[in-house]
Amino acid sequence: MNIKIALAGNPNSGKTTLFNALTGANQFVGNWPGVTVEKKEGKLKKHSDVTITDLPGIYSLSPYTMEEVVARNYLIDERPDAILNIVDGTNLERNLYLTTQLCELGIPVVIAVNMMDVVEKTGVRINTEELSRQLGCKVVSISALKGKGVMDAAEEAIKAAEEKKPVPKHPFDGSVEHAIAHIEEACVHDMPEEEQRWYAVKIFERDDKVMEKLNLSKETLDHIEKDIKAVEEEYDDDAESIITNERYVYIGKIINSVYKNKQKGQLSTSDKIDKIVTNRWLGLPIFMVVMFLVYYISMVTVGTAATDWMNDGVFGDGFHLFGIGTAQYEEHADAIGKLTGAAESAGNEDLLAALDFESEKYDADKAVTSVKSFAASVKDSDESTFEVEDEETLEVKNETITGKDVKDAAEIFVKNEGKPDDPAEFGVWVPGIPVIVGNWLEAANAPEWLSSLILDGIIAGVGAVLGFVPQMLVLFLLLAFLESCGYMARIAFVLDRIFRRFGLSGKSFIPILIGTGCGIPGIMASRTIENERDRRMTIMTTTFIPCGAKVPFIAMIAGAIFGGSPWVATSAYFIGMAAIIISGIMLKKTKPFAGEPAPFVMELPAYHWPTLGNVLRSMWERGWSFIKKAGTIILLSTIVLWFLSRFGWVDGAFTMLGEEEIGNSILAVIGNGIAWIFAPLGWGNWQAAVASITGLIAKENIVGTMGVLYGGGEMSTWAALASVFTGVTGFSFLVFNLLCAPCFAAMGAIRREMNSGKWTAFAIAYQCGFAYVIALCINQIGGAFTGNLNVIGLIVAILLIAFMLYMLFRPYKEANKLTKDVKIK
Ligand SMILES: Nc1nc2c(ncn2[C@@H]2O[C@H](COP(=O)(O)OP(=O)(O)OP(=O)(O)O)[C@@H](O)[C@H]2O)c(=O)[nH]1
Ligand SMILES: [Mg+2]
Repeated sequence: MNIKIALAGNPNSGKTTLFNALTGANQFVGNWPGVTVEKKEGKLKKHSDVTITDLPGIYSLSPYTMEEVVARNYLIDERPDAILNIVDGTNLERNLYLTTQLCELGIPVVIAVNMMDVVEKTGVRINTEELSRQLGCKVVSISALKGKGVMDAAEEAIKAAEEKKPVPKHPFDGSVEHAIAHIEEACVHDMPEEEQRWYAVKIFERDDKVMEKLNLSKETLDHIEKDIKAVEEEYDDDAESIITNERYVYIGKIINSVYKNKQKGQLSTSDKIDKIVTNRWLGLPIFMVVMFLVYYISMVTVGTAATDWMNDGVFGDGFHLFGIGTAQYEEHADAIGKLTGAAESAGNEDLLAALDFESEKYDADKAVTSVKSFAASVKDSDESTFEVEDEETLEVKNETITGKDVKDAAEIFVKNEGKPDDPAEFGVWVPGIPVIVGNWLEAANAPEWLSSLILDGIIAGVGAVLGFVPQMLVLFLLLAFLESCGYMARIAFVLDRIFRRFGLSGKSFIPILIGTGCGIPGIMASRTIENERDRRMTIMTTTFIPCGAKVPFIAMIAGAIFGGSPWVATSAYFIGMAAIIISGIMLKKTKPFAGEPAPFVMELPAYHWPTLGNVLRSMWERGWSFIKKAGTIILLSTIVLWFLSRFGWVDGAFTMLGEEEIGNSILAVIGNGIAWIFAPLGWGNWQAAVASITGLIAKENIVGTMGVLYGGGEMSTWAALASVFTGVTGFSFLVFNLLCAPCFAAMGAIRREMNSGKWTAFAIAYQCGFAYVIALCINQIGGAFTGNLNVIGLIVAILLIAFMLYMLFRPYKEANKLTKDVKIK
């Protein structure tokens, strides 16, 4: 027999954790409500006939948000064989509210009281036997995180499903029961008996969706309306509130007999931490410090080292295994540089000949002897000046060293026995992928176009993207830690005070936060926002924040044009946030977005140490989806790009082009055709225009495209970039690509969530327009300050800013009263 078991419970009660434990799946878990927004199915371990469904968290069966609708429809329409109701033991009273409703569905229910590990630590005792007796269904205490009791809970649920015994109903107050009995009689008596009660209660509450579904006749409605009115008069309250109250009274009674708190009145550790972290004045500064640390660690320190290794080692010439020998080699190479420089400046041809490592006849002993005698011939106070070229920027500088420096260099060279200038001499040298593949292609006598496709197209493009994976993994790891320890939920709370001012809910922070990994789940996470207007606004603005895919090109601009300053990446996040805020304020004052503010309802989960597994899983999930994209979409588009850039017209004939002839390529033609659009932004060259287009396929492509378009020539990509962009135009390029329409996949997500072509078009047009305006202002105003004044451009920029300021500050009538009440007590 096939058994369907649904996991239902309040948000953040641990359903997905339990689901993962029961099915061995790897669903995303986060310590804040609203992580799961769609139902997920899996087979129970060792029971291939038992299907477990993980549902989004719900507070009640009266849906207010989209994911609550998902959960309710599943329970009512698909009717699982049993419900495993996950109850957060640290929040028993609130969680039982849903339980009372689930018990009315006529489906067997088993209750799993979760988080028992935390409950025990706080000195609370929950008497599960008594709870089971009072509710009339099985109660199991578990810790989904620690894996304790999870199988027992599943087995109880299977048993309950097999027995098919629904939970005995708990009675409401006399006159309410009376009215419900009438309703059952009048409206639902032809339904299966166990389903009647839930529908009757819902009709009593005048639930529109249920009334609509049952399609009751006008007569019946009038008839029952009389009963409901009578009860409402008696209680002097509306029907929905009467039922809510009744439930809480019932729960209150249960709690009294099953819940014992030894440390009543004391502040828990979580409360103590919250006193500081969510403090009115300290909350925001703490948040900023934490965020800066996260990006400093991931982008600057650890991240940069790892990225250098990927870019210069794995996807470059190669690297020393475990880094052994690197320092020694660098010292040696530096000494050789100084010796050659000094020899050049002294015109010592013999020494230069002896140090010719390229020569077949290089003789280490002879080189050592020459170096020794040269060192003996200089005086400590001698000075020699020679030219050196910086490998990264190709900048040529004069360097002056003293005779003492020459002697030190000679000592190092002699100590290293005159080894040639070759890293492989100093440790186990692992060649980089391009080197290995290049040798292999050469050995196989591959045709030129194939080598070019593989080396310059695929490996260069995909390598440029994958090079940023280590950096991103570090970032995701830190974010996952903050999420699962509970701090992220506090941020939403702290930010709500601010977000509220510009028309977003603090809950918008969660989509934005998830959006730092990838915009697509970020856009989907907006489903937790009850208010339609807030939700649309969040969908439109979430992708302003730099997602994982935008990190590489931000890092590239920072490195190539701004000398790797950590402020560039940090500023990208602040600009993303500012764009969201400014858009929020401006849009809120337009008709489609005006309206009453929605109430903020979010519980703050208790802090806890995340498990390593959860943190790693979340890091891996985000990282892997990035790598997968690099392997598919990006691979495909680099091939297309390679073709477009390596083929074109020379003297009217269509042929394959050499690296230097890229200006004749098909891509150049396309880029040239549209580059004028971007001229006011300061980067009207075809390469940058093309990179922005390929960025729409996937933002990672911007780096790959730049690598193909600027790399491969005399200069490194970065050096080429530094020569094309100034600080101002580079920043304008960065901001435009940060804020303009996201990748096609994310546009698809916007379409799905907006559920309207018109809104989708509006969102994308708004994003592109906004990006264009901001980038234009940056370029024109920045240009005016750096000696590139363009009078017309400056006037346009000032007018645009004036318009935005007007939109920001124009007065408008704001409803400042909540007209809808908070539904959760
Ligand atoms: N200490 C402790 N933490 C737990 C336990 N079970 C789950 N958690 C944590 O509670 C948080 C929420 O877990 P999820 O499984 O995402 O909760 P959910 O019910 O699926 O939440 P939504 O999808 O938002 O409805 C995570 O940080 C879990 O690590 C438990 O037994 N003990
Ligand atoms: Mg979940």
